[in-house]
Amino acid sequence: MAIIEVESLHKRYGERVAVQDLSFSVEHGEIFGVVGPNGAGKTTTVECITGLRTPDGGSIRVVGRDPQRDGQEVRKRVGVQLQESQLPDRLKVWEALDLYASFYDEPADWRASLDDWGLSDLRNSPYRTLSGGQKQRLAIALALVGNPQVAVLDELTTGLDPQARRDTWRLLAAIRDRGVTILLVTHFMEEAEELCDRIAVINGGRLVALDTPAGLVSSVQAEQRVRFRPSAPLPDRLLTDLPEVTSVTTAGSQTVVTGTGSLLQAVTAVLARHQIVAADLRVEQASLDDAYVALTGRTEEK
Ligand SMILES: Nc1ncnc2c1ncn2[C@@H]1O[C@H](COP(=O)(O)OP(=O)(O)OP(=O)(O)O)[C@@H](O)[C@H]1O
Repeated sequence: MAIIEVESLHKRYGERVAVQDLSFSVEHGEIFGVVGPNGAGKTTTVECITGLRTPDGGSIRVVGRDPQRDGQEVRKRVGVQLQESQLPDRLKVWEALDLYASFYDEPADWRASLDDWGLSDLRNSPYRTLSGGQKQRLAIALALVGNPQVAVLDELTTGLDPQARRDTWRLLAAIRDRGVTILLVTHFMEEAEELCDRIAVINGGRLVALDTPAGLVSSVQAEQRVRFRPSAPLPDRLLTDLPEVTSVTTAGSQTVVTGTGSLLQAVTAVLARHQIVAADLRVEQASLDDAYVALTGRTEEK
């Protein structure tokens, strides 16, 4: 069942078209990723979904309601963590959580979320004294304190160190397992690949692809690479004759074979036939990064 439905969304700022004819739906209980280069229209889209911006055209339904007409109902069911959340400087961490919890009919126990998000030791710290990563964690905790059906998280882990980012992934997967639908905007392909059930790729305000991470990867004709150091000289021809192989290069003692299909099996079968041992054998498959670059023409952060 779709919990978010976006149909033919259009949004412009003056002359600048931010989103054009964008349609997708998010199923109940999935982590749905939105990726795309800077300025692609991701934030505009999630702001329209959460009722913070008024679309110029198209229709949006969130938990069956129109975020413009039924804003209050939507806000009760949707937790939002947007880029650059700001809170009053002197507000303490526990006060922020207590305040946000008071907006909802059935909030989560914010004391437990202090633990979940590693904020227990900071409960009495004023907002202004928090580091970027700590502010980020508080923003996520605030987005979830209302026990929402849907959580909208925009650039969730930007500014977090690698360990905190992985901790956040684990918590998000646990939140999804509790039945919360998550709409996640991210620039990190590793994060999208690890967490998302499906991913929408947006470029220039339009949807350019929508699939599972594996589906996106297999949709691009990316080549595989097999690298190894052969134990004896290996004439290129033995490999270039294989239908799976597109090129063979040698750099120092290392041979790099690129190709498609069952490349690894084909190469290792030839090596075995000639009693050559492949040391330091590595296979590089196409990744979500490759798919993203093919779909948008850009590279992203790692
Ligand atoms: N308030 C605004 N006024 C004018 N133009 C805006 C405004 N907000 C966004 N834009 C423009 O709309 C387009 C889409 O911006 P948006 O912030 O939705 O992109 P994004 O994909 O979220 O980018 P990023 O990855 O940098 O956050 C951009 O060209 C941006 O410059």
